Amino acid sequence: MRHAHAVEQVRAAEAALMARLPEGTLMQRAAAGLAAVCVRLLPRVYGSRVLVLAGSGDNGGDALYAGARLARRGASVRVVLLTPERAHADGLAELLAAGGRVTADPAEFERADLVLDGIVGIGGRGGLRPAAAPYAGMRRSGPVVAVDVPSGVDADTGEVDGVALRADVTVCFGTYKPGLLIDPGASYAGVLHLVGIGLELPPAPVTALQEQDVAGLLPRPAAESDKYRRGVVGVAAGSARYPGAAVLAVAGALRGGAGAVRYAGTAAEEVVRRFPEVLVTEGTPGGAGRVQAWVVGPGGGEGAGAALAEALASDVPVLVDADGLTELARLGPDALRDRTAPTVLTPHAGEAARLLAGALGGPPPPADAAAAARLATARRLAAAYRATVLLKGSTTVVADPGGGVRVNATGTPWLATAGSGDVLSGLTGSLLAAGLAPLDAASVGAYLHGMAGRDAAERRTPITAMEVAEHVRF
Ligand SMILES: NC(=O)C1=CN([C@@H]2O[C@H](COP(=O)(O)OP(=O)(O)OC[C@H]3O[C@@H](n4cnc5c(N)ncnc54)[C@H](OP(=O)(O)O)[C@@H]3O)[C@@H](O)[C@H]2O)[C@@H](O)CC1
Ligand SMILES: Nc1ncnc2c1ncn2[C@@H]1O[C@H](COP(=O)(O)OP(=O)(O)O)[C@@H](O)[C@H]1O
Ligand SMILES: [K+]
Repeated sequence: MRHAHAVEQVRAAEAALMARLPEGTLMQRAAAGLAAVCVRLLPRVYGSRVLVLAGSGDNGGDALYAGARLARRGASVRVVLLTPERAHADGLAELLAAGGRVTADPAEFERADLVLDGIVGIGGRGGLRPAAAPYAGMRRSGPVVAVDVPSGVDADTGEVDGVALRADVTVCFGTYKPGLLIDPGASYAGVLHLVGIGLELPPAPVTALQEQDVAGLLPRPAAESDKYRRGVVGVAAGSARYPGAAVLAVAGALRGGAGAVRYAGTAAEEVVRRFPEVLVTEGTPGGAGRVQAWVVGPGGGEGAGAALAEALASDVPVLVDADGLTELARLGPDALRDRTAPTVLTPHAGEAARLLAGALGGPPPPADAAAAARLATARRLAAAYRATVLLKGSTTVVADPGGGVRVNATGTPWLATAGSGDVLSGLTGSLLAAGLAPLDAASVGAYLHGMAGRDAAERRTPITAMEVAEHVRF
């Protein structure tokens, strides 16, 4: 599991640790870890050109001390001081003593074999300031290493106000920061290296499942399993206009580990022709028989409202997607008030904007704004609807009404293809039916879906939604 802590938590842990250690210890630990990563990135340190971009805070201090370490190993180190009159004095003195030189020549950015971005870290506020902003637009071929956070990325949210430096590698200290795991910030961070500095941290508010975490959560049949004990997932999707959405949601549901899939809706014939193993009825969820979770809404068209109402009236977990979300946005959070079992909502940014408007009144905010502030959007929706919210996109953010957040980055932009969301909702519903808790089902679903997209894209691009379903594997 990757754990990401809020800046406030990092500051508190830092203060507690610093009180017990000689001054400067933490910064030296950070600088040593940072320099070690740079050494691995350079073909050879001796004779290489390194440019340090140093802001006026401790982030600049880390970069200056790391620069000094590289200079002592024979690198030619230049430093641009973004605020010369307020540079980190001790760090600068150490770099100069090691042979580093101050420069004001922006052309060094391109010339250097490696650039260290120490402009601003967790102390950043607002967009990059004018002295720093031009570096965000400059291109170079060698690596840019961000110190703790790419400058310009909000460490807590991943939001970028204006421009940010694009890093190939980010070396972060003590813990991951949410902004390194969530787009747009994550896309500026490159490969992440975590350097331990001894912080004692509380439970992380934001986590990201890794392969072994997912393996531990996947529902696998045991010796005593039968199809009912493995869970039955109900899919109420598709319509005369969009029968394909039913087929795709069922394809996802068949791959999520439930023992059986029931389908209820007007596309019953199409579904059973493609998947003879599915139990189908042309009716609505209310008359479809017992299931352990419902998936409602993909391609639901005009029928989505009735299917949604019947599924929500059940006492099992319900996943609402697509046309079901449009209907829910119209009804607002009151529609979920009497539910006794969990509800999972899987909006893309546009649907999220409509759901927000449904909860808070007023016109929907632009979908772009909902995507740019994805952590805040997912959290607000989870709180307003008291549901687990899986916000789709380049990083998927899953927010629980209890406050927990999981992020997932296993996807590929090739997943932005019609119908791939239908596969995800079927897959995640199947995990719910198999007994996973909503936060686990949604984050494991996003993980598997993303991996399936990548695997499919490795074989052939572009990929289709059905290929995504076919590539899901435990
Ligand atoms: N916490 C830990 O455990 C450890 C933390 N460590 C390190 O300390 C870093 C945090 O250092 P920090 O607190 O000094 O803040 P930092 O990120 O340097 O920024 C403040 C400076 O930036 C400026 N500035 C602000 N916004 C800006 C903008 N948009 N664009 C441009 N400039 C902007 C701001 O200026 P001011 O507002 O004062 O005018 C101020 O001078 C952390 O990321 C890690 O690297 C490690 O050494 C070891 C353990
Ligand atoms: N740029 C991207 N990078 C990674 N995954 C993406 C990207 N864009 C979309 N996706 C994923 O593709 C799927 C698209 O779902 P959705 O928007 O509901 O499509 P549809 O409604 O056509 O099925 C989601 O799982 C989403 O997270
Ligand atoms: K930085």
